[in-house]
Amino acid sequence: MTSATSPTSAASATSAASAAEPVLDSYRRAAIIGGGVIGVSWAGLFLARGIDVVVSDPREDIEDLVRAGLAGITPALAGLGLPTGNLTEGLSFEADLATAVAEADVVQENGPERLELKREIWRAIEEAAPAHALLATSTSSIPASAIATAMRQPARLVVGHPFNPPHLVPLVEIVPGERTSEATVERARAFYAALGKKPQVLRKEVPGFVANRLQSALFRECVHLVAEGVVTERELDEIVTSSLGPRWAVGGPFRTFHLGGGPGGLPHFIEHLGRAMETTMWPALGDPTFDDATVATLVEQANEAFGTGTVEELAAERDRAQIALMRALGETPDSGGTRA
Ligand SMILES: NC(=O)C1=CN([C@@H]2O[C@H](COP(=O)(O)OP(=O)(O)OC[C@H]3O[C@@H](n4cnc5c(N)ncnc54)[C@H](O)[C@@H]3O)[C@@H](O)[C@H]2O)C=CC1
Ligand SMILES: O=C(O)[C@@H](O)C(=O)[C@H](O)[C@@H](O)CO
Repeated sequence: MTSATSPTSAASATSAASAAEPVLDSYRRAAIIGGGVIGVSWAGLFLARGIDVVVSDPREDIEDLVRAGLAGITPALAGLGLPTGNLTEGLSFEADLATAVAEADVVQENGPERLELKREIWRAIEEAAPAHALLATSTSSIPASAIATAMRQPARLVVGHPFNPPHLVPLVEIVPGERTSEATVERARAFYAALGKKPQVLRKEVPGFVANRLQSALFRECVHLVAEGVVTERELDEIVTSSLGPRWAVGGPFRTFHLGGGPGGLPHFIEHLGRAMETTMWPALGDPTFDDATVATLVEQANEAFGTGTVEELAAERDRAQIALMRALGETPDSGGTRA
């Protein structure tokens, strides 16, 4: 299925694509280490951008899993205006990590979120990857400084943390480790931007980076409110998608509260509402744990709320809505990044 694009959006897609070409010309082959949820999504985006992909993963059924996953996201890639005919022509599989990275121009690692395993994987990648290859980890929270302790050249490793699914959600948090070189950071920024992503380079390395820390803070209160019986999961999700979701899709928390302060802007907001937030709301926030009772409640309500469809069906529904929103905001590659 290919998406219908208007002449103007096709023209802007061409202009955006041509701007990306010089950068992506240096990336003919990517090694995807770990072909799970994130690895498949990165693989689909890389392939749709004309980069050959070799997937390395010890699972015996990885080829079937990855090919099925790519088939599932092909409509979303087409919906973004990306070419998907013969998408898997440049796809290959190589269980041996050293062989997989030997001719890679970029290595995107998506292995399990376990520090010792990532250290082991990166020691092996560094030994076998070409000296020019861009080396990035998708880790959700582990600082590159912690992973690179076993590397001979820690200057080469950078966090390129995507938001699930990477083929759709624009953000990539680029988080340099203490010894990551500025050249590596700039190469990563240019690479992800050329893919049509929205890279943000963090100024300081903190565990969990920024987006996940924000998401974790909000999710902790979500868990608290459901565990306390204030709302169900379905009700909480509807509250978020009919308030914070659409609001923060067009303006972040600070812009939102600056406008909430009216003519007085953020200074007025802080005096008028911020201090009350500090003295009454913040101390009242929950401190839940994933104890057995809480987990049982969360799982039971997730089954009630989301159990009717398969994960694949729910993901396809998510992708369709996400693309419609991104297109409305001028965030799709074929809109040429027209967002203000
Ligand atoms: N799932 C999510 O929402 C997001 C996850 N991430 C990060 O991406 C990374 C991957 O996460 P997921 O794709 O969700 O995990 P996943 O569990 O879906 O996939 C991990 C894959 O790594 C493979 N693997 C295990 N040992 C390996 C090895 N030695 N070499 C190569 N592959 C190996 C597994 O077979 C599996 O296919 C993690 O670091 C995670 O924190 C980042 C953003 C979002
Ligand atoms: O939410 C996302 O897609 C990412 O920010 C993640 O890293 C994962 O969801 C998970 O690790 C949240 O901590």
